[in-house]
Amino acid sequence: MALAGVRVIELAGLAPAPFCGMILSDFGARVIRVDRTKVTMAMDAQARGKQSVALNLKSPQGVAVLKKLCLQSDIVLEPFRKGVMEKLGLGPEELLKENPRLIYARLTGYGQSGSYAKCAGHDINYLAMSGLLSMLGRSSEKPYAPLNLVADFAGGGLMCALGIVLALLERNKSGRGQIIDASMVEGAAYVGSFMWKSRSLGLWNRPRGENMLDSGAPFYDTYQTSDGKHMAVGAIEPQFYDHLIKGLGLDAASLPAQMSISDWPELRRTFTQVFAQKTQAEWSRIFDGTDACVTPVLPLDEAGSHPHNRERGSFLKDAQGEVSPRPAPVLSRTPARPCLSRDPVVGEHTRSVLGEYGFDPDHIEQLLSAGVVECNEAKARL
Ligand SMILES: C[C@H](CCC[C@H](C)C(=O)SCCNC(=O)CCNC(=O)[C@H](O)C(C)(C)COP(=O)(O)OP(=O)(O)OC[C@H]1O[C@@H](n2cnc3c(N)ncnc32)[C@H](O)[C@@H]1OP(=O)(O)O)[C@H]1CC[C@H]2[C@@H]3[C@H](O)C[C@@H]4C[C@H](O)CC[C@]4(C)[C@H]3C[C@H](O)[C@]12C
Repeated sequence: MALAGVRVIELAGLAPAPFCGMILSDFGARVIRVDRTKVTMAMDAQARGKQSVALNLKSPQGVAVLKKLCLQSDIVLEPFRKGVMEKLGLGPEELLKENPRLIYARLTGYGQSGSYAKCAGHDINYLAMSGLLSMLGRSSEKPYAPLNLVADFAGGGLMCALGIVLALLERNKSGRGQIIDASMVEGAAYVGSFMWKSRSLGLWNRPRGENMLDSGAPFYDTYQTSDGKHMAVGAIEPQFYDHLIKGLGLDAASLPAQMSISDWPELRRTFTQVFAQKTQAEWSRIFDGTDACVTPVLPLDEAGSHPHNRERGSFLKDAQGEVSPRPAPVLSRTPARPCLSRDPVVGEHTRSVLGEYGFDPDHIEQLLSAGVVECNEAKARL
C-alpha cells in the first residue's frame, strides 16, 4: 500500500484526528494511538487498523516514553488545543530537535495563532467562522450545519491527511520533517473555495436557500415519494432537465421556463405533487440509467446494497459484521487494504509496541507498576 512503512503516533482525540489516523492506516501506515490511562473505553469510532498504547503524559516518564516513540516515527498527530503539547514538554521544538525528519501534524479548530487559538469549539463553531455556515439552510430558515461533516472531517481530518502526505512527499527531497498547522476553520473554508470564487458567476446573489445550488432551484432539490421516502434531483443542464420533465410525464410547453426564478415556487409545487404519486422504487425504475440526474435518497443501511454500490464494492463489512464505506479513492496498483478485524482495546498493544520500540522488559514492567503505562491484553482476549 502507498503508505506502507510509514509510522504514525496519533494522540487520542475526538473525531477529526481519529479520521485522519484512519485514512493513514487504511492506506498502509502503522498507526499507534496513544490513549490516556484509566480510561475504560476508547471513544474512537474510526480506529480501523490502529494499535493502542495507554500512556500517562502527565508524568515525566510518560513524556519520555512518547519522545522515544516519536524519535522512531515519521508522524506525530496531535488533536489538542494550542499550547497543550508545549506544556507537556512535547512541542515541535523539542520533538523536531530530536527527530528532524518528524512530521508534526497539529489538528485544531482555529489554528496555532489568532485570538481564538486557545478557545474550545466544535465543528459547528469552525464552520460558522469559515463563512460557509451562513450559506447552509433553506429559505427563511436559520443556518443549518450538515452533521459534523464539513469542518471535522472534510476540512479537518481529510485536509490534515493531505498535509501529512504532502510533507512526506517533500521529505523525500529534503530529508526533513515540518510542522502542519491544520485549522478546521481554514480547512472548511478551503474545501468551500468554489463558493467564494464562483460569486462572479452570480450563483450566490440571492439570500440563503434561494440560489440554484442551496435548495432554491426546484430542479436541484429532494422530493418525497408516495411511500415517505425521497428522490434527489440534480437536473441542472437543459438537456438533463428535459429528461427530468419527460420522466415525470410532464409537458414542457405547459411549464414555466426552467430558469425563470420567479416561477421556481410554482415549478417546485408541480414537482412535489408529481413525485408524491409514485414510490421511490417506481421512480428509480423510471429514472435509473437516464441522464435526468434523479437518484434515490438512500439511508445509511441501504447505501451498501444498492446495485451500483454493490457492483463496485463501495462499502465493506468487517469481521464484526459492521458495514462502513471502503477507503477512497481507489488506487489501481496500490489500493488501500483496510483492516477488517476489531478495533483495539485501550492499551491492548502497550507491551508489544514498547518492546518493538526498544524498551527492555524490565523497563516496561517498571512503567506498568508505576502506572505510567497500562496494558490491557487480557481484556482484549475477552
Ligand atoms: C463524539 C463527540 C465529538 C463529535 C465531534 C464534535 C462535533 C467535534 O467537533 S470534535 C472537534 C473538537 N475540536 C478539536 O478537536 C479542535 C482541537 N481540540 C481542542 O480544541 C480541544 O481538545 C477540545 C476543545 C476539543 C477539548 O478541550 P479539552 O479542554 O478537553 O482538551 P485540551 O485543551 O485539548 O487538552 C487536552 C488535555 O488532556 C491531556 N491529555 C491528553 N492526552 C493525555 C494522556 N495520554 N495522558 C494524560 N493527559 C493527557 C492534555 O495534557 C491536556 O491537559 P490540560 O488540559 O491539563 O492541558 C464527543 C463530544 C463530547 C463527547 C462526550 C463527552 O466528552 C462526555 C462523555 C465523556 C466520557 O469520557 C465518554 C462519553 C461522553 C458522553 C463523550 C462521548 C463522545 O466522545 C462525545 C459526544
